[in-house]
Amino acid sequence: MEKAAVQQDGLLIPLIDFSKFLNGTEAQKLETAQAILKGFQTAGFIYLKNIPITPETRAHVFGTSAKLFKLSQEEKMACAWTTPQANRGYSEPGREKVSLLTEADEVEKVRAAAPDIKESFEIGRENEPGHPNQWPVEKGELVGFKDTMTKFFDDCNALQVEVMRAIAVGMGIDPGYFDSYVDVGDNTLRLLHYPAVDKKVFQINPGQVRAGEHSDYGSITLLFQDQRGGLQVKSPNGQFVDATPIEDTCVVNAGDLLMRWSNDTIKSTIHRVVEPPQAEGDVHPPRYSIAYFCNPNFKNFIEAIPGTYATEAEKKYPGINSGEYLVQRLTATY
Ligand SMILES: O=C(O)CCC(=O)C(=O)O
Ligand SMILES: [Fe+2]
Repeated sequence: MEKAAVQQDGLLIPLIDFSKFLNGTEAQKLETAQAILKGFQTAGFIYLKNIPITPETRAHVFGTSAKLFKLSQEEKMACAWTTPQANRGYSEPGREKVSLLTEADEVEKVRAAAPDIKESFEIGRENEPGHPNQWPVEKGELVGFKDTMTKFFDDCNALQVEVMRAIAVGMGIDPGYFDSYVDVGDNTLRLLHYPAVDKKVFQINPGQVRAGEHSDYGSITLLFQDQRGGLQVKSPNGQFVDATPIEDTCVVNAGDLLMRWSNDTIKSTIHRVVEPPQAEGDVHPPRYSIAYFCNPNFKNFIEAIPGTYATEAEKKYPGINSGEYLVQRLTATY
């Protein structure tokens, strides 16, 4: 069987070779699909290796993301995030650069607010009526940005369709059961930048994190992290456990709507990003990650998946429209 990517405090996150689902024998396909489903049912998280997104593509997309975040604040704010319905554009860090952190009242503000130290840029499906993407002006280093990101969006979309097929195979239902629920691509590509930050910030406020604890909202999230570390997943015993980066793997986690859809047989597990301990220097270096949040088609009605309940009375939730569910959740956070 596969190795564990993470095994600590009752949390076992499997490391799964996805090429065996895509290109393996029937027996390998089934075994891989079952391992994927089991990972979602127990940890809520899996790591996939040998996915169709190449290391070269991944490096190129990370490089392009870094170029975006190097733009001036003014240029980034020209693409500002607007509404939960659109869910596209740039979100600025919760506070000013920490190099300004000299005045006592500034320090006090940090202590009081402890905002996440991160900035992000969200990209949705192209051609969604009424919700254009907030593309930055393509000049200098940013030439090709839209092309790179829309291609990556489509690559991730193709991958998530396959992961949903694996879940269906694991459940023993029609392998294409989810296809008509996930074919529109109502997903969000989120570029994340956790800027370099003075160590003092973390000393002043021991509760300071990079991204506060949360669960994701949708069906599944594909998460690409760099080698910095900091992602932590809550174990069944309530401890946060490091989900250490493994090169060229993609972390995949189930979201709240998939948990609901699966009648709570799949887990949407709480996670966060902290600053990993570091001995050298006064400054924590930056971290980059890319999350691809997948949702069932916004127009679809989501009711318990066949096989996740024996009788009507065992259905834990009423059906809900996917798009309405997501907008409700986003409205509560922004
Ligand atoms: O940056 C990361 O590694 C995780 C980000 C995350 O969990 C999120 O944006 O939902
Ligand atoms: Fe998340």
